[in-house]
Amino acid sequence: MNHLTPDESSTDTPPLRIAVAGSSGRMGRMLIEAIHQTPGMVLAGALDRPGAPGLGQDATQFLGTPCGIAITDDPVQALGQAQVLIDFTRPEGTLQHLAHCRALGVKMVIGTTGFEPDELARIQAAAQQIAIVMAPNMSVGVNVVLRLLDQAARALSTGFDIEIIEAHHRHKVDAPSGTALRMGQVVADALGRDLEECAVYGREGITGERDPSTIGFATVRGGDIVGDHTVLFAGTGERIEITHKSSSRATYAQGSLRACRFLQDRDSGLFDMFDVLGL
Ligand SMILES: NC(=O)C1=CN([C@@H]2O[C@H](COP(=O)(O)OP(=O)(O)OC[C@H]3O[C@@H](n4cnc5c(N)ncnc54)[C@H](OP(=O)(O)O)[C@@H]3O)[C@@H](O)[C@H]2O)C=CC1
Ligand SMILES: O=C(O)C1=N[C@H](C(=O)O)C[C@H](O)C1
Repeated sequence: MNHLTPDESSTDTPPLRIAVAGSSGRMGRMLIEAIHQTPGMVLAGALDRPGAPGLGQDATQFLGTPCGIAITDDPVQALGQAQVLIDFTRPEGTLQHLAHCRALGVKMVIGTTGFEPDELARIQAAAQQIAIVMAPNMSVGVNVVLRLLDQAARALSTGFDIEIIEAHHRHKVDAPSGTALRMGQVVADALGRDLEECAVYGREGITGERDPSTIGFATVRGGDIVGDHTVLFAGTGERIEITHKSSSRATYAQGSLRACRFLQDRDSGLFDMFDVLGL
């Protein structure tokens, strides 16, 4: 069983104590399972929002092996023993948790997407006091793709129309996905374009011919699609598609745990998965 035990001080390196926000969510459960199964890490707190159905239950009960950590809606209780909070919730929840982490000196791994610019500025400000890893996608594969996109966009800077297509499950609440937006940002930066000016989010009616300076986004929602992203470079006589498909949320959880390890040696600063993965 992977929980805080009295004899943990007898090991050479004490386990990394991690709390999880959104404990009953899709990612929350995946993260709790990953922590529970990872040597050198221990679940130190499980947070969910007031009224969440799982409050008071043992956080790993759903795995069949209770860990002695009950899911709570009290951030101070959930964070009291934690070194890092992993947060995959909603922007408003993450910002509330950020304030508690800042006050308590708890580091953060933020996977939540859908922030407004002023909300991102609040995270940046907090990172002057606590170390934070934040990325719209924690998978190794997507972060490698982001690097490939920079290269591809530079090489295909003229004569190619760029469209970003993403597909996710029916429960996703934000669009386009954080990953698609980051892909757009990488491509826009590589081409010296301002994404705010050149992004086109969906089309209908008499749109006129395509403006070659635009970057288009298309969103698909349905079923249990974990997360697919394609960047299409459409030229004359040929087209290139760079695609990433997630078939399991475990990759996001594993990336998040790598981010927790990375934070062990940092006291402040805002980092992303390029920093964590050394890309
Ligand atoms: N960076 C990455 O690699 C990835 C990022 N994500 C992002 O993570 C986030 C969560 O995704 P997912 O797990 O699928 O979502 P879920 O809806 O399954 O889980 C979200 C959890 O957060 C809770 N929550 C909702 N609102 C609040 C709030 N205001 N305060 C505190 N807790 C809240 C939910 O509680 P309740 O159910 O009661 O509403 C739930 O427990 C999304 O933004 C998604 O885009 C997802 C996968 C990978
Ligand atoms: O909500 C999801 O599920 C996902 N969200 C992230 C995003 O918005 O990019 C990452 C991944 O695609 C899954």
